[in-house]
Amino acid sequence: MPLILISGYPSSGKTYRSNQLVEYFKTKIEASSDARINRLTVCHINDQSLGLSRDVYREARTEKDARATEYSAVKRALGKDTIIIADGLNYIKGFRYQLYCEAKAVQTPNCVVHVGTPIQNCEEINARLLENKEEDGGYAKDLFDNLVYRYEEPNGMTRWDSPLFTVPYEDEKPPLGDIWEAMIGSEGKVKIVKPNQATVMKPATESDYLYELDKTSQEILNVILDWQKDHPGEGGGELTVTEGTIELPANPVSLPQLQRIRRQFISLNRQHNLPNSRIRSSFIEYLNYNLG
Ligand SMILES: Nc1ncnc2c1ncn2[C@@H]1O[C@H](COP(=O)(O)OP(=O)(O)OP(=O)(O)O)[C@@H](O)[C@H]1O
Repeated sequence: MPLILISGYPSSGKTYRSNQLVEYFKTKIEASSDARINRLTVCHINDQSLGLSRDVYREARTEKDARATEYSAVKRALGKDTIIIADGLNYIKGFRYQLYCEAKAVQTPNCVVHVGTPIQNCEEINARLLENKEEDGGYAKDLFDNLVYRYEEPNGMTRWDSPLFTVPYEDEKPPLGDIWEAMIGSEGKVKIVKPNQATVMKPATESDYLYELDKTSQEILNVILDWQKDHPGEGGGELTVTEGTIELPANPVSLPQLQRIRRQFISLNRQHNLPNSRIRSSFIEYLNYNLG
């Protein structure tokens, strides 16, 4: 059921904001007289609840395992009567995209809450947490800097990061009412539906879907490659194709780079039947985001 993905720098207050959301959502559920809302519970998932230490972010392998653990926990909860608050760094746009696909696959609303604490405040909080051994928190300085460097800020213009709610550090609370409205709906207009056979999208087993995914993305790659061949030395620009505009960067994009983006797109979408009419525009959107 609804997925609220929290994202922010290390020590930015993600758990602090998540707790405010949990409290508000629990109160709203209890106060509701609508049976569809009453049966909901709130599921707060974070590294601590999953038994993951902050040091997992030191190495690619341990971080990958940690992400897989979070992914499975969210996926399991998506099938239940829960409002999921996925409280983590969630700093890789590809990872947010994957979770967005999972939410779409069960036709449940999703949003991203960006804890917009400026780096300087995060540094101060982090240093305080490291000093104060009583509080369980804080990253070693080199790890903190590295995670800030790698952070891919959510972009509300993309499907997978929208709707996007950004919470400034000085705000007392996140926009709780707006988030509730986006996830659950307003009185008398409840959005949530229980996933069932009618609403869960079928896994894409049809070979023609995979064929379409493969063919359409390859066609778009060919258009880019042909354009680059015909315009050697020309900087980037906007390349208009059927159903969209590709924004090419100033330097030519290499075939391996394009193929890598294409492979990622296919692997992210193979389990989820995008309507065939959406494949082209979705791939263009994905390309622009990755080339931008
Ligand atoms: N906006 C805020 N107002 C007051 N205190 C805050 C705010 N944001 C964070 N804090 C405080 O900063 C500390 C760290 O916050 P928190 O644990 O929520 O960070 P986090 O982003 O979840 O950290 P991690 O990256 O380790 O998961 C806590 O003591 C919390 O109370």
